[in-house]
Amino acid sequence: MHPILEGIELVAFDLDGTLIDSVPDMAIAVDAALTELGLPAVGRARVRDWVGNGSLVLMERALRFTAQVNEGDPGAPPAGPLPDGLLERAHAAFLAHYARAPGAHTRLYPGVRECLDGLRDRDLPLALVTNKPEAFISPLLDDLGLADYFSLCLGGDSLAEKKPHPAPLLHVAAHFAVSPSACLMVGDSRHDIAAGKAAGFRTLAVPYGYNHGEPVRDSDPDSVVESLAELV
Ligand SMILES: O=C(O)COP(=O)(O)O
Ligand SMILES: [Mg+2]
Repeated sequence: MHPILEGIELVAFDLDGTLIDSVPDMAIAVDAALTELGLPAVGRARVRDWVGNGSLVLMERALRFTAQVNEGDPGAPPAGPLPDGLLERAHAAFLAHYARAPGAHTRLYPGVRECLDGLRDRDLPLALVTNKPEAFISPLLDDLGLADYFSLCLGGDSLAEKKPHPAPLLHVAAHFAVSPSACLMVGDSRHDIAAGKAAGFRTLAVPYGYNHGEPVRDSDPDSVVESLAELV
């Protein structure tokens, strides 16, 4: 057992970039939404750096990027409001495209199932706290065979606040009546580590996911593992 689990009574996992490599399907949906609006596609590598604050912010980043491309000045700061209604239309288009097949090209990272099995064998309650819209959680967990592991799942729109706000993590701790100091947050991005610290959780990072192109170690998690299998 990894030393970070000492005294831990509840583990909360991030989803995108931690348990599942979901950017291939998100990028397909982003590009389909942009194309529908007559805008240029952006591709998987860029989408990878924009994931982390939920689908609305993802589409806002994509729109601001394409606006810069259209103006022919990729170095220009993303200034000013977007045209009226554009973000709402782009977001609705993204949700519709993503809903068609959110798990088609999405895969579990190595070590995830061993980790979840090992924690379940120890009778640790497991929760999922993602910034992804809640509607996509069940279809993805079903597709990937993860549906039975989590006693509570929260999406980015489940509560009034999302990560890096501590509210979703505090909600999970309260739901299971576990003190935050006996909870562990596992994630791939600075938003997970910031939320975990603000909630008083212990924090564990994985370095292989999405963190806006920055090393997640910069957020000073309590520990880092290359594979979640190391936890158990
Ligand atoms: O969808 C996102 O923006 C991020 O999702 P995550 O919180 O599961 O990493
Ligand atoms: Mg993540």
